[in-house]
Amino acid sequence: MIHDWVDHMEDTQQVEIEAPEEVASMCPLKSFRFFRSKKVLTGSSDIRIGFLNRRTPWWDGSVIEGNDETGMKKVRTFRDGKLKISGDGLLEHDEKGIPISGDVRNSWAGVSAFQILFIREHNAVCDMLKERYPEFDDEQLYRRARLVTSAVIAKIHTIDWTIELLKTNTLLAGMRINWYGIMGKKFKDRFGHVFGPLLSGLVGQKEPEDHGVPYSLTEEFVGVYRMHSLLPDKLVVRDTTGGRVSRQGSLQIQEEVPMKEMVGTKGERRLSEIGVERMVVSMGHQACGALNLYNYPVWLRDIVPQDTDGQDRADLIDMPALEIYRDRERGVARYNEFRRNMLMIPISSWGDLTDDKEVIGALEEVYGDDVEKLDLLVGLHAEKKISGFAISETAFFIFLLMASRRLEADRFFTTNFNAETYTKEGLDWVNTTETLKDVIDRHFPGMTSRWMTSSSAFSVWDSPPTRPSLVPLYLRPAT
Ligand code: HEM
Repeated sequence: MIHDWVDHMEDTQQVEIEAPEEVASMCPLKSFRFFRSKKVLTGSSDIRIGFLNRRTPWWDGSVIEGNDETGMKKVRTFRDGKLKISGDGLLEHDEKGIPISGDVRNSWAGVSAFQILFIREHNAVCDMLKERYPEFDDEQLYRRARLVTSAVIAKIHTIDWTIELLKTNTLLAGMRINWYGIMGKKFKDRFGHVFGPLLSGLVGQKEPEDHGVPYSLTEEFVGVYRMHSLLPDKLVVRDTTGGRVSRQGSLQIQEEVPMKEMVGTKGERRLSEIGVERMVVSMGHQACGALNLYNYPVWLRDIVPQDTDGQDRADLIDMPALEIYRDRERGVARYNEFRRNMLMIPISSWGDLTDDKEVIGALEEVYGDDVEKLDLLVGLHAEKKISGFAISETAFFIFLLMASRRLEADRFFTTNFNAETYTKEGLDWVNTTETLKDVIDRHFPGMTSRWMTSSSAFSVWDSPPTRPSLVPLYLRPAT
């Protein structure tokens, strides 16, 4: 999603961060150079300085479809509306080994696997539409397939991924209400979008709603999406040749590949050895990292960043240090101020943030007893979590606000979410695709029935399915 939504433009001027002497011996890079974020005048008297995004912030599938004219042309075959994919089912690559895809910067093989899956989805939509509308030319097929695929991505993110990330009854109800409304899917399928957003959901409203502020993804949103701690240290590659189903136990481990080998062009070569099927099954069997302090991947402390065209840069960076710098540079409020801005109660001592004595000791060492200095990223990772939540409550408010805004501000999810724009069959495609599992089943038949016991493809695949509840969703306890 980050590859779909946001990447700040940079200035031409480089700056350098140097580790203070007392900690330098613990830093893989004693100093590193990088480009400042590009500042622009907003023209507003409230907030004078702003920053520009080089990806489109809309939920428009730009991660596979491209962000601009050149990028969009590069990924198209210009035949039957389809996008490029290589004969062996992987992404195509240019002569430098850089993938041909909607977004290639700072990527890794896991993102490529998802890009492959959704390129297949786009192309499958083209096949379906061509059969139904033989008179459609390449452009007509392409435009509709792009809309349908983007809507499938947005829907999966809303009603499958987010509820796995925030695994509570309240969120399950909330996210489904965002898409389908309080009356639910059956009602909406039957009667369409009637009686406003509460009853029928944000998707399909008559008009976009931007609450008087032009749509953008805010700096606060970028701040809370800094989730590099989700990344593991190694990718655990599973052996999918043995024919053992996951119900009989976890799949054998074949290899553990350090994540550094899975990024950039090296990662692309690794992916072609592993193969996309084994990659998807392996990722399915591996839990992501927790968004806690002391869990930031060490391998990100000296990584090679890339230019916008996916080429490696000469200067390595220390990601966690740079992330703190970025939030400060862009004027994102520190943790306590951020909470006040969200009308949340600020902390007055470290004990309000966490019970973990080790963490409190470390915070005191860095910030003394000045809780106002606490950086947002550190606070989000240190905060005790609500049971079932992978992210902090502070991050959650921004998450929820922007999740709704992405849908309700976009004409393709409101005014134009109709058969005239998507075609009837395109709209049916979106309406009948509910989960990532549905998309995997379409393009890798037999994969989930063989390897997945969990209910959602975003759970660890060999975990037990969610037990069905006889209690209707809205009557379940508000966990
Ligand atoms: C192997 C995987 C990943 C690599 C190599 C990677 C690398 C990077 C790099 C080099 C940057 C730019 C840093 C800068 O100049 O400020 C960045 C930005 C960012 N990344 Fe990652 N990242 C990865 C995965 C993730 C994941 C899993 C998430 C969240 C779920 C994430 C969220 C972000 C965000 C929010 C930004 C800031 C974007 C901006 O400032 O415009 N990244 N990442």
